Amino acid sequence: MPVDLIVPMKPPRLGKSRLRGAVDDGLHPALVLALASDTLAATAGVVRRVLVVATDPAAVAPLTAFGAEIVGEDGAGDLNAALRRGEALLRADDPDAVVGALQADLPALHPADLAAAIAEAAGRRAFVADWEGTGTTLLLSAPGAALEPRFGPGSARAHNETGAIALGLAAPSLRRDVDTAADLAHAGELGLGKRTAALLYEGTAA
Ligand SMILES: Nc1nc2c(ncn2[C@@H]2O[C@H](COP(=O)(O)OP(=O)(O)OP(=O)(O)O)[C@@H](O)[C@H]2O)c(=O)[nH]1
Ligand SMILES: C=C(OP(=O)(O)O)C(=O)O
Repeated sequence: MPVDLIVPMKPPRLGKSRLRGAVDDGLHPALVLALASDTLAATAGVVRRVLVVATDPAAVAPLTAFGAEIVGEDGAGDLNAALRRGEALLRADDPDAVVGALQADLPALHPADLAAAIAEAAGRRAFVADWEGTGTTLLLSAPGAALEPRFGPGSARAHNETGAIALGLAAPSLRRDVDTAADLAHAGELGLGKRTAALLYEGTAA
């Protein structure tokens, strides 16, 4: 069953504000792009398509190097509206696919954890809660059915209350989203992808 993913992105210079200060201020946009790059790199071979829905497509253009397609959010104006725009575009091409929303801040993501989550969902609308259990890192639709994204504070509960199955697999690399410097340190213990590692440890883009 093919899976197409939507990855939402604010402009890197504005996004991940809670992470600001983890690196020199001038490197903040590069860090946000590195987190997204490592996330996208781990989707290769696991899903069919990745569509980045961006507030500013030009600002995330480097993500095409990881196989992502990029579209603007077309006035969507908020995260869930941006995800619904991506869903509509993917559905227009394949009405029967499983569509998912993946967060762009999973720099330790391992393809096997993503594949295992998709396997456990087995065609049901399902989600992976973040490490703390309150947020959501991945939401999957049933084939051909609505995604119904409810991202934002307390999204794990909101997804559960709208009937999505909470996936029980361990998948530490898929649960470790990076919102703060402490999260980034924890992702480092799990094993960072090479772009984030290069930025943090060498101050360069990989
Ligand atoms: N396209 C699009 N993406 C969004 C929008 N709002 C949030 N996102 C993205 O969705 C993901 C989760 O959003 P948030 O948890 O609000 O993250 P954030 O705003 O970057 O982080 P903080 O500033 O630290 O709260 C991030 O990758 C954001 O870039 C939006 O209005 N449009
Ligand atoms: C928007 C969310 O993510 P975060 O704020 O953790 O980036 C969420 O978990 O729904």
